[in-house]
Amino acid sequence: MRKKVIAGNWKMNKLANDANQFVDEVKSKLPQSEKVEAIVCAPFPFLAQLVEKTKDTKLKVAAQTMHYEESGAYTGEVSPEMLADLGVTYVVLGHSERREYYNETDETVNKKVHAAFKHQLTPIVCVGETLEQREANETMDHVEMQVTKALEGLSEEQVANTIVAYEPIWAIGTGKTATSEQANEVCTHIREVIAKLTSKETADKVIIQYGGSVKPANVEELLAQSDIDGALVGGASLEPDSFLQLVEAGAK
Ligand SMILES: O=C[C@H](O)COP(=O)(O)O
Repeated sequence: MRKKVIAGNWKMNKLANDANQFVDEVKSKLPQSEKVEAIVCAPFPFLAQLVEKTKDTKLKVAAQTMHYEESGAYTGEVSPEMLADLGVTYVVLGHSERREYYNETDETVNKKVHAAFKHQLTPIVCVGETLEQREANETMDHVEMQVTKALEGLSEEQVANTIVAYEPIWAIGTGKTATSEQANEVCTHIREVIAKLTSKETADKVIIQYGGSVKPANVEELLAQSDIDGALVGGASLEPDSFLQLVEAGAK
């Protein structure tokens, strides 16, 4: 039985004090169940303080991106080793906003996934189609290509430990959620693609999240689907109460 993974992606929001207050408020209220993992994906400046604050709690800390190189002349970038050295355990890779605004490509996502595993970081790899692609019936092919390229060259064990987040771009921050059936259909396809690349046994271990306007009101229905094992949540993860409700839904 796969556990549910609820990741709150704060994107470029909050200041240091807000981040601390958030953790202070949620840490004692998080469900202690092993059925759910709760993660906050925070901006780089807050990672060190959050790792420190979440020690001995169920809350895990993720970065929202990273470079794939070990070190070097990459002004403004953060390396996988820097994240691991801080105690960060997850990293979001290939988010559609990174692909759109910062030239992230399937190739760089693949390099980053390899770099993450090299430093014992668990990658949360985002894939998803635009509205145009959905309307042209290209969703399945597009997502298949993104997943295949992102996982290229990984061992079966690494694939099993990768989290894939399916985020239809048209549903991000728009209030338009994919219906739970639409979301599950694509998540099932992703699992089939992974099974083709590796084996059914490995594909059955992969956590596949849905993301795109997830909120307390729709999370239960999404998590009840056969191939949706969690959520990558933007807006509704910013307030402690709402984040806690999402995590509680994952513990049910
Ligand atoms: O990483 C999270 C996603 O981009 C979803 O954002 P949203 O929940 O605000 O739609």
